[in-house]
Amino acid sequence: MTKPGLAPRRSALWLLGQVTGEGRLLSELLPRALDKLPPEDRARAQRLTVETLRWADRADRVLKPFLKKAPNLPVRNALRMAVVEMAVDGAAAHGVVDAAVTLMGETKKTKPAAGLANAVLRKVDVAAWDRTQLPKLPNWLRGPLIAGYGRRKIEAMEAAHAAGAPLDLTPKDGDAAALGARVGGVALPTGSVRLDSRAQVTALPGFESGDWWVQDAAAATPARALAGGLAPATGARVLDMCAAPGGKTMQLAAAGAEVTALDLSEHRMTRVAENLARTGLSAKTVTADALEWTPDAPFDAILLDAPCSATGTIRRHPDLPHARDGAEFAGLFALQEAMLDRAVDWLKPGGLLVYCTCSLLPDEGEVQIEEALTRHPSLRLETDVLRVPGVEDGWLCDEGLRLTPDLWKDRGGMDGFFIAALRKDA
Ligand SMILES: C[S@@+](CC[C@H](N)C(=O)[O-])C[C@H]1O[C@@H](n2cnc3c(N)ncnc32)[C@H](O)[C@@H]1O
Repeated sequence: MTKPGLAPRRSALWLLGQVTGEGRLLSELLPRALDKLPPEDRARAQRLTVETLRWADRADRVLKPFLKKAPNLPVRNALRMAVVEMAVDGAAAHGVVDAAVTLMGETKKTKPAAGLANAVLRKVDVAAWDRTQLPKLPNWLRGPLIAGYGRRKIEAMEAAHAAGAPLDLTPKDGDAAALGARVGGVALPTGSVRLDSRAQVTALPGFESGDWWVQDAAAATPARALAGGLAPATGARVLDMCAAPGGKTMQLAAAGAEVTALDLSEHRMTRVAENLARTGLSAKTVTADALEWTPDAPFDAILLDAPCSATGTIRRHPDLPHARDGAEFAGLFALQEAMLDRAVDWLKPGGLLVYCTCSLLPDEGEVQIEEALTRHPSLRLETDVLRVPGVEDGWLCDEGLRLTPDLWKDRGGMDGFFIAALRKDA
């Protein structure tokens, strides 16, 4: 029989190897990678993986004085995980060390270092954890972000990444106060409801009946702005150009728009269909490449939530900086540009375009809009559309709305997003 607690740690180590060694994202790996584990172990494996990735940089610093040379990646991951278990979870050292050494004995790459791990983990100064600096972003991302925002702002974002993310819900009927009271959450100024991240989503009242959906407060802002800018949204023909898994489609449909939800990914489009079915909302769904598809008629409004680096979501996806290296940036910038050009073509004269990305990189936000305005003289910025309730003036920039994870620090932060509203000449 295997020792208790070994199975989730084994799975977590495998996941850590996939992310840090193979560049795979947890969103691709989960939940399939853990489906052989019972639910409790699955949750533990996932939490261990996520927290080890979030704190890896700090764990490395705590370990460094005890290591003569950098160990190979599988060994480093095992050591990191053990340190995080002791320092973050407060787990007893003997159990953690025992488990780490047993697991390291199981694979060729880690077995030779099992003795070293035993010695290091027994000596490591867990009390140094709190005195060690917060995890920094990797240089490939930190560099361009410091160039865009300055060092102090990036340090504030890194602190927000370390703090993690709460759970936000969007109420279908728009009544955040009522939903907050029902689920035991807090109504946010922008109309979302915030709960502790440990809340179990499917057990919350109103899940089965589809009275709300999970959506970060920042991610809920673009569709809220678009619906407000339509006035009235009822019956307006709206294209959600990159729709899956459908958070913004549901917002637009709930506002009364006639929504066409388009996305390239067949797999992700099934999530849109499931979400619409659960919430009882309707939209026309189209699985197609936005660069090849042609609509029957132009739209009153288009929401373009373009594929991007997703660097605004690191606080909830700490695997991202470990799995990526920035090599994909140039391709994403080009795709965003091509999609913006398509969207402008498909808009009626006088139509409204809301462009957004969950990215912190100005190249995927402010710069895209500056360049789109140069390429399309028919477009005008319509900043007033972005002044939805709860949005603070300080968040507005020349090209739109710049949201960063360090905002709302005392409320638990928000995802990083860029949002712009553009009107096509009538
Ligand atoms: C940021 S996500 C969209 C999130 C979604 N708007 C929501 O709020 O739930 C970007 C989406 O773009 C889709 N995508 C990527 N390339 C595409 C293309 N060429 N045409 C259409 N959709 C594409 C991806 O499949 C992904 O679902």
